[in-house]
Amino acid sequence: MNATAAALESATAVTSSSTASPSAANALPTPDALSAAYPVSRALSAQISAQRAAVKRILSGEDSRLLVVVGPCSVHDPRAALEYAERLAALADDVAGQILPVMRVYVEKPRTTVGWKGLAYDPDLDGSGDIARGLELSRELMRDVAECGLPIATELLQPMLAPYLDDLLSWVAIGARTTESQLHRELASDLGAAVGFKNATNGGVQVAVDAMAAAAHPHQRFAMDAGGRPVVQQTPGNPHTHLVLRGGSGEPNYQAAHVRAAAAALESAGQNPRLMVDCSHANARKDHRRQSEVMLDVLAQREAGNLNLAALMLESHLHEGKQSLGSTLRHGVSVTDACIGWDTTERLLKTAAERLA
Ligand SMILES: O=C[C@H](O)[C@H](O)COP(=O)(O)O
Ligand SMILES: C=C(OP(=O)(O)O)C(=O)O
Repeated sequence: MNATAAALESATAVTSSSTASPSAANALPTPDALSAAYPVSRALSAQISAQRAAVKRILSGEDSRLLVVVGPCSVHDPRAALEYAERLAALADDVAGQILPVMRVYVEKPRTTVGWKGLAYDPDLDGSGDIARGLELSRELMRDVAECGLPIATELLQPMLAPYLDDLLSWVAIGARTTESQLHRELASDLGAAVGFKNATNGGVQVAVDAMAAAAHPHQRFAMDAGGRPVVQQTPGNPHTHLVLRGGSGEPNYQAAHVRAAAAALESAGQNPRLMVDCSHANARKDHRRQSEVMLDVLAQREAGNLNLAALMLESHLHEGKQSLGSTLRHGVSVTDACIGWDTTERLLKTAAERLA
């Protein structure tokens, strides 16, 4: 038995012997066991600390580069995600003077009603819900992407999942469907990475401004420790949060007037006015081809002097568009929201770097 299998088997044995023991079929490893199976080396941990600090410097205005969170809407095929990471790592070197790219490695998907919930929940894409395997694949993939030299971004949705992955993350999203949730604000208040709170799906920005205040505060929260025990956790509070404008109710909110209004709301609440524009979702009216238009508009606003526009998000995969689960899957095409393809992504990031130079 190899070290990974042994670590995970002993973790399952611990979980199964507890009083309310789950059957072996549905036991999950503890965060400690998963980290022991997929450890982060000292060098990688130092890289991630430096990348977290770099992200925070951009968001606080100490570094005038543009932060770009870019990558697939969701990861369903780790092999395609790694191929994407290798391309992005090479491009990151080319644009490093002007842009800090952070790769979206999204393993959880919030759904409007029902649908595939991501690699961590259903790695076989067939509803079988092998979460134990999903956690393993998610941690292994994030570690591999970090080993390519890239900082990692993800949305944290299930608070219990965070301790399995949070040491690998340089930027975290709290999504439009959960920004108003106290549990997610408490989770954000415990994270070492910067956190972007998205405006609500109806376009409301104030919930995200409130979320920033709540996350900056220390909390006592229900949590699971690294050994898998339920604990009362005292969080330190996270001062490194910001707003993400993603549009709402089908209407964009990235234009200059929206950005000015959002920055004013942040300033009057005593919060960081530097923000991110998500070029996808309602800002692109759910049409991936419009992401370029949004990005070019934001670059023009920056050129006109609005340095509150510190960051962008793009949904991008190896190939353009999306496909349905159940069909024969094409390599490198999203199975959730439609994405721009790699060629467009490369062109957009190079254009942005030239314009920002
Ligand atoms: O980014 C992804 C989706 O917009 C989000 O997860 C909601 O997806 P759904 O409306 O298809 O469920
Ligand atoms: C689900 C996402 O976004 P939102 O929360 O803005 O819908 C996402 O970025 O994948």
